[in-house]
Amino acid sequence: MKVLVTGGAGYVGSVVVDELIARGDEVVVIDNLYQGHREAINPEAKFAQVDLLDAHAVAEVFDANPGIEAIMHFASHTLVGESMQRPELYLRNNIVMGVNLLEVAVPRGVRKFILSSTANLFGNPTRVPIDESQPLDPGSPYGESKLMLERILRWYERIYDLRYGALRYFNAAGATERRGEHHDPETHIIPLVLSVALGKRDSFTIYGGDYPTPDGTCIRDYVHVYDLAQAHLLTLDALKEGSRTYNLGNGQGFSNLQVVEAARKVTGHPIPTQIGPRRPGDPAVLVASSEKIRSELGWQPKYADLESIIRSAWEWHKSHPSGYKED
Ligand SMILES: NC(=O)c1ccc[n+]([C@@H]2O[C@H](COP(=O)([O-])OP(=O)(O)OC[C@H]3O[C@@H](n4cnc5c(N)ncnc54)[C@H](O)[C@@H]3O)[C@@H](O)[C@H]2O)c1
Ligand SMILES: O=c1ccn([C@@H]2O[C@H](COP(=O)(O)OP(=O)(O)O[C@H]3O[C@H](CO)[C@H](O)[C@H](O)[C@H]3O)[C@@H](O)[C@H]2O)c(=O)[nH]1
Repeated sequence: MKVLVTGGAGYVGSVVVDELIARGDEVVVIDNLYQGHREAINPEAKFAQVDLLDAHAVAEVFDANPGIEAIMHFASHTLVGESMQRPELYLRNNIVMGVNLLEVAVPRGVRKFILSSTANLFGNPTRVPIDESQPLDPGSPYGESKLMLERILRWYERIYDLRYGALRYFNAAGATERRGEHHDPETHIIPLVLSVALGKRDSFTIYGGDYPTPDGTCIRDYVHVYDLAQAHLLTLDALKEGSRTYNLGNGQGFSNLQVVEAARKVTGHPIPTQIGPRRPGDPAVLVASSEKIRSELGWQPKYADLESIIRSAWEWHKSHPSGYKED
């Protein structure tokens, strides 16, 4: 199958591109390298450095690559905290990127679409673990932009018979041998904690120690990027039977203090840590129920425990101390 992957130079997208190519699919990547890295793109993929806000340029990519059957849409502004400071980036850009893509792709015959959605759709949930039936009440403009895209996909399904998968990841983490997490600036907990162990930062600050959780710090559900990639492949194959929406996590929550503790074990470094103020937009607890994709598609995460997820990230950061940049 020929698949267009937007954001294929980014963290999750680059791993999915590798897995698609490994199983014999043909891949075209669109990325404007706003956060992604050219070095992260599998050399067997075709690459177009294009901004999805530019519909004309997106159309040119389709016209130069006839026969694209499916889209996996990773490209996005992705930060909950930033979206509380700069909502317009999210409420405009994320939505326009998705709409441009649909307006170009659907008239050219694409009928399969997978969206990277998010746990942030659930805001501050009242029940955990969170399954797909829980109320949607986004916790930030970022989450709102993803909910709007999910709803837009529903209309495209009704009107154009587009089959879509909405995959609501909880916290993507870990690395494969070839690909790891490198954002600039980095804001995610695991790479930041590991950068202290690598000697690149002196200490780590936890945002908030007064949440209603056992140790007062936020709880998240970490899911390995390799396992996310497998969920994408399974979902893509299942779209012929209809659209689907899945929550993707391991079903186990870890507090920010527990993440630091696990990283201390993996790295053998003391990782000095202090508690700072809360970060606006952060829900206290997010833990997924992924029973639906497990039972419907047989998804079985390979990395179910936090230490093995952090260990894989640690291996990558040790071998790429400056990420994708040359040292
Ligand atoms: N990382 C997580 O924990 C997590 C959790 C839930 C959902 N998600 C979603 O998964 C997707 C991938 O996340 P990630 O962590 O890999 O992010 P990332 O920032 O590493 O990758 C996103 C990619 O999109 C590209 N991009 C951004 N704006 C673009 C534009 N206008 N045109 C073309 N390309 C553009 C960036 O250059 C980058 O390579 C995102 O949609 C994100 O919202 C991520
Ligand atoms: O320096 C830091 C950075 C993060 N954290 C904490 O670590 C936890 C995880 O934060 P991340 O920034 O690593 O990830 P988020 O939970 O904010 O967000 C991730 O998961 C979300 C879904 O829940 C989104 O989809 C988003 O794209 C993705 O980045 C949060 O409690 C956050 O407050 C800190 O304490 N200190």
